[in-house]
Amino acid sequence: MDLQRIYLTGYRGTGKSTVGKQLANLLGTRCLDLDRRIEASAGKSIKTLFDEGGEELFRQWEHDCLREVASAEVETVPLVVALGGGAILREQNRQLIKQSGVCVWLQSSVETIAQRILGRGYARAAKLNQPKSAHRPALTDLDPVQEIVQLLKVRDPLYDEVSGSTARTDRQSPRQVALEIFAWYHDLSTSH
Ligand SMILES: Nc1ncnc2c1ncn2[C@@H]1O[C@H](COP(=O)(O)OP(=O)(O)O)[C@@H](O)[C@H]1O
Ligand SMILES: O=C(O)C1=C[C@@H](OP(=O)(O)O)[C@@H](O)[C@H](O)C1
Ligand SMILES: [Mg+2]
Repeated sequence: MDLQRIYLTGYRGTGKSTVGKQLANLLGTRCLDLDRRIEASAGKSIKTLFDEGGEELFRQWEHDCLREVASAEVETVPLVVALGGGAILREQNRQLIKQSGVCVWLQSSVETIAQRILGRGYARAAKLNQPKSAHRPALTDLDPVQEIVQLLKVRDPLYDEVSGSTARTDRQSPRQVALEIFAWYHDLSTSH
């Protein structure tokens, strides 16, 4: 088991980026947000990558950046890596995650996810089929809430495959979630 990296996985809006920063603070290390790394490497926003080459172009950048992160030397152990919600879709990515670190699956209810990624008026936005936040391009032609329900069905087994632990993020603050993961990682590293 490689304890050098702690990956955070889970659907959009479950709090990977937010919890990742807090967890790295607790550990006195760094959080690398894979989406931000992709934008820096491509020199374009995620939205622009989707607009120019569709999801496929974005997934290729995501794979290339993950491969780099999984093989680069970690300066301060453990490196926290906040993945994007779809980084587990490719089999090769799941292998990279499993081989180069430990992974925690952040989970929230559909309602909480919808509120976080669509905003408080999500029911109305869903009815009007309005586009999501500029940072999170639509992934299907479904209405936004149905998209979450449908993609969770496909993705849940994949999040499960790569993860050694889970943490709920709809009943506790990001700091509490980070503390829970910190304690889990501490136990894991003292027993290995
Ligand atoms: N545990 C939490 N409790 C309440 N709000 C949260 C929690 N975690 C994240 N959020 C909020 O949810 C939104 C999405 O969080 P983010 O970290 O970007 O999720 P992800 O990276 O998984 O898409 C942000 O507005 C963030 O402040
Ligand atoms: O679920 C997905 O397919 C995606 C999630 C996003 O990251 P967050 O999960 O951090 O929002 C980002 O990688 C991209 O918009 C695709
Ligand atoms: Mg994120």
